[in-house]
Amino acid sequence: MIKVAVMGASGRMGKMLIEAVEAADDCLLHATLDQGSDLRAGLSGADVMIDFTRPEGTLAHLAVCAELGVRAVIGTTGFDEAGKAEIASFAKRIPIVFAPNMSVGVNVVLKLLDLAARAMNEGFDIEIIEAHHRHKVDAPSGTALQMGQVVADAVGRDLKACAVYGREGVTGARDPSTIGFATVRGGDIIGDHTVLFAGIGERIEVSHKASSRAIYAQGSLRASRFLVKQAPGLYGMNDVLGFR
Ligand SMILES: NC(=O)C1=CN([C@@H]2O[C@H](COP(=O)(O)OP(=O)(O)OC[C@H]3O[C@@H](n4cnc5c(N)ncnc54)[C@H](OP(=O)(O)O)[C@@H]3O)[C@@H](O)[C@H]2O)C=CC1
Ligand SMILES: O=C(O)C1=N[C@H](C(=O)O)C[C@H](O)C1
Repeated sequence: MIKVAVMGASGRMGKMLIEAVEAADDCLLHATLDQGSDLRAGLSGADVMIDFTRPEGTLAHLAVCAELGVRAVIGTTGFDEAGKAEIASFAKRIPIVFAPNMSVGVNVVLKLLDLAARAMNEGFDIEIIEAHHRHKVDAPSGTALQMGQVVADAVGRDLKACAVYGREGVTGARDPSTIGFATVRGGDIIGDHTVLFAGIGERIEVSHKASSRAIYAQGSLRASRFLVKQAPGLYGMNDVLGFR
């Protein structure tokens, strides 16, 4: 049995994860932790921590995991570069899966995007549109940013230099080397992502739409099963799913 500690237990993903762990034959709910819980007591003896919280919380939780030798599945988004570097540094001590989207579908879409972007390197404008519920605090979503990174790598562009995060006023004509991002927030949208390749006379849209958070919880359990067999290191869902 894989002993799982769930962080952010009262959050939207926390609740979904508790349900998924309890329903899984090969997992045991070792602890559920919220803000103010005793981290050392909760994480001690766990095989895997699953964390969907906020960057500052995740980094504090990882410090305790690294101390106790607990593996970590990190679904939290919104890290800055320093936060990502800290995660990479913890991964020298414990195995970590860090992915902005744990669903199988989105990770298949990332492979499709690599193929599509290589084929549409010229003559197509690339725009990434994402929509989420009214409570989401970070933008663009971690998934949209990862899609942007995959597409930028495929066409040989530097995402930091070519990303345009929203437009307003007299923006001038579109620079063909840019990758645009547009964010929608409202209601209970779980997570929609579309990458648009807009050419002259045709356009292609590659989309993923989530209709249940269970897909993220199931992906996190797959990541946990993967992690218990790994040496320390930083892994993605492509490693978990064998897509490398
Ligand atoms: N990788 C993936 O597949 C997915 C990633 N996500 C990401 O997961 C994260 C959580 O999303 P969601 O469940 O909707 O968010 P919620 O706001 O519903 O839940 C967040 C949880 O984290 C807790 N929390 C907030 N701040 C801290 C902190 N500093 N330290 C410890 N715990 C904290 C909250 O506690 P309290 O209630 O006390 O504030 C709450 O329990 C987001 O970053 C989201 O983007 C979401 C879905 C899928
Ligand atoms: O906050 C959410 O809800 C989600 N966040 C992740 C992201 O930022 O990409 C994944 C999913 O889209 C849901």
